Amino acid sequence: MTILEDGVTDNGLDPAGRAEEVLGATDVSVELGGLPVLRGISISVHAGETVALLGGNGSGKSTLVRALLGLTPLRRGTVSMFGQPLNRFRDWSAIGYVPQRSTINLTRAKVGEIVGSGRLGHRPPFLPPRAQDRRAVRDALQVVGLEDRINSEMQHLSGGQQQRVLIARALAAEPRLLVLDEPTAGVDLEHQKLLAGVLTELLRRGMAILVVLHEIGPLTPLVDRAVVLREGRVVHDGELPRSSTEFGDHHREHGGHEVDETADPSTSSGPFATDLDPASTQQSARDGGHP
Ligand SMILES: Nc1ncnc2c1ncn2[C@@H]1O[C@H](COP(=O)(O)OP(=O)(O)OP(=O)(O)O)[C@@H](O)[C@H]1O
Repeated sequence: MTILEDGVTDNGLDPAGRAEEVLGATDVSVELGGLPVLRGISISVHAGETVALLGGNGSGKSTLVRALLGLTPLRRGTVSMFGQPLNRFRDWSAIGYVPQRSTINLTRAKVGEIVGSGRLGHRPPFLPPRAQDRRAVRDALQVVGLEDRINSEMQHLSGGQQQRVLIARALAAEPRLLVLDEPTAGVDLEHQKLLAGVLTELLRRGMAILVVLHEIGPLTPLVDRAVVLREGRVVHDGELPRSSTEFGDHHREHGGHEVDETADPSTSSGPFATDLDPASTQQSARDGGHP
């Protein structure tokens, strides 16, 4: 075993045998419009791991994702990517980001151009796409079942198809960390299952995933750990809540247990542990944890 940069070994584990931390945040606070939106959030994602970010509407999930990617300034706290502070991190081609579809307006752009933009971090500047770039675009479109729409304009695709194009763009970049903000919103069950299969394979190859979800659905077996936000704070970091359809504020309205937000989240049994069906207990798709 060889120890490489940052104490990571050639098998992707640190000298203590843990998977490499690809994303880490400590005590992150963000204000928007002068109001606190994130309050002292700490979170980590390791190679080969899927972390689901859950919480009710307005709990701060998208803001946290944007803060972790350096798209929103921090009021306080630190973020590191692949062991480097965010302000020194340069290898952005290692990150794939699928924002919420509703935040993007790409109506006239063609599918092939959008997915091809995922290759920009790999291509030499000012040169046309190489054979390997075109192949990566075709492969990514095939994965999401849209290879026959490569010349279509986005505006002629359904909402679910547009979402799949954005996922293909992130896949074409062949990232080591994939950040997805509600990737299954508006995507039918068949294509959610397809996405789950793709992500499973990418995880097997050591990619890390941070995914914002409203409904867990077919992605359930992929999720190693769930981080639940409420009002900009982490109220749970651990096993996936066993109710796959209700969490966050909606759950609270229906009598779920409050979590003591001053308690250590690592010792919490989770906000949803009391009224859940034991038969649906989570099993990791990849027994044995990290590669
Ligand atoms: N630019 C902004 N200025 C002021 N407040 C904002 C801004 N953007 C978001 N907020 C507020 O920050 C809070 C968190 O928003 P955010 O979009 O991160 O939540 P979310 O958990 O992703 O919600 P959803 O599930 O509805 O997408 C909300 O109360 C929202 O109104």
